[in-house]
Amino acid sequence: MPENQGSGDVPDDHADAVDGVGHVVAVSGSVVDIVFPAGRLPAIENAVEIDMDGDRRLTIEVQQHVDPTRIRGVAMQETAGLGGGMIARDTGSPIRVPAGESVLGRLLNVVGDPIDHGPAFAADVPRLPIHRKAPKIGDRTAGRDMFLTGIKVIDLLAPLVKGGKAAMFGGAGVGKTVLIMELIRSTVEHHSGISVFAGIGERSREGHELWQDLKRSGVLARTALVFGQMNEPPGARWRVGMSALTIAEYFRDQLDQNVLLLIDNVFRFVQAGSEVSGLLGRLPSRVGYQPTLSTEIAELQERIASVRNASVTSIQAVYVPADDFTDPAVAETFTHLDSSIVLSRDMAAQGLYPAIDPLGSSSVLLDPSLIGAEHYDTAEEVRRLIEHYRELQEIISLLGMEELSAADRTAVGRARRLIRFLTQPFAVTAQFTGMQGVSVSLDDTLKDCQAILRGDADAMPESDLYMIGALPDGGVGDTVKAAS
Ligand SMILES: Nc1ncnc2c1ncn2[C@@H]1O[C@H](COP(=O)(O)OP(=O)(O)OP(=O)(O)O)[C@@H](O)[C@H]1O
Repeated sequence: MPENQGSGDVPDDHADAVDGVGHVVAVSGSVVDIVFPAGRLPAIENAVEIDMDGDRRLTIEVQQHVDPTRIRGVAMQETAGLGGGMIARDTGSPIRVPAGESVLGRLLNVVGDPIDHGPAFAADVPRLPIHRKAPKIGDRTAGRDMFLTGIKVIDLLAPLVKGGKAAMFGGAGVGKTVLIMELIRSTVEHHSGISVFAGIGERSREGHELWQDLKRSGVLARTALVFGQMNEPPGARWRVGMSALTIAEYFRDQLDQNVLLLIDNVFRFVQAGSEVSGLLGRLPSRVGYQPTLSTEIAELQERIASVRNASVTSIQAVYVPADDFTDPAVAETFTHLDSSIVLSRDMAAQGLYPAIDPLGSSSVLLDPSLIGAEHYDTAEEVRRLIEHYRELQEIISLLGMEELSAADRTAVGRARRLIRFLTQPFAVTAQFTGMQGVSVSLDDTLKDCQAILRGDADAMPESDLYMIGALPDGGVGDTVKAAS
């Protein structure tokens, strides 16, 4: 028993507090104050549990030591029904989530409880704390191989790195979720390892659709899903990424498995952190964000790392508030990535899906010594031509095409054909577009882009290049013949 129990430091009504057991003294929304015996406060980031009515259990993560007997924490679940005097137990560790084979095919929440109406996890399932250190710099490996997606514009201009981090950036409604779902469809099925999906702060309906989708396509048995969606309190949205990451790390570190980690949406993690910071009364810094913005993003991103025996390839969606790419949360996320895929509202408005900006998107792999001269040169030429077209667009809108030189007119025609060729029908949108999804090999993408750059498709109507897979061989051949 603590020596100072019942002393002036501990309020009389908590005189019965024992080591590791405290009492709730204040509840304000998601923020909960709990008094413990002096000198026995749970450590920062420890999980404190409170048994509620029925079998409901509330988990509070300790954020502050307010004074020697009082902690302030953030609830991972709704605090309705929580009142002063209720007993809280320090678990002696951060939130621990189940890991290993048993979580495959399952849908979990931030604290690792199943939310798929399936059975509870057995007591012998390994559990790991969600707060862990990133692998040491010396233990990390930098991937240099391409992670092919079958999506022309990505594989050509912003190739993903096997064992690297990629993100899709975009404002509201430009196609982030559609793209990440398509990537799940195209990569999870071909990926031999394990997939972990973190649903952060997005619509829960989309999450459940994904679950059904994975089940139908037979890959659910190799996938774990962890959700803290928009209807959940900020604490859950803030920590659920860590929970998913911990599961991914277990497969990487204990089972030497390659993991594909998908996160939708990483901006919601930052936003939840900002809400928590506000609830705790911390003064905001840049544009209303929490003062700890960079460290919070780094803590999550640096843990997403590949090590010698196994890789973690991550694909993230990043919401860009008000289409402002200078937003600190967005700008900070950019710095951690190997591939950045930028979605453009302008292209989405023109129906050029996937609305990936060929000039704004980039990858560390775009280096001739890594992907070879042919791929590099084709990508550069495609970019140059589209850039030139964008420069000419102003002149065209002011003076019309007639004022352009013959060479520029040809360039405009080819750029417009390339831009259309880089659209692609997706399997996940087949239901509402009525177009079958297609996957295109990198070889075909390169060959076809080179053909368009050379002018082989000059006589083809632009619309024939829109929403197709590879160029129809006969089509270009015939066109070339017709033109000659
Ligand atoms: N590749 C695509 N092909 C056809 N239509 C698309 C495509 N991508 C997006 N769309 C259209 O744009 C809409 C919005 O896409 P999506 O929900 O992916 O956007 P988002 O960026 O995730 O939006 P939010 O930020 O609101 O979640 C889709 O419902 C669809 O109509």
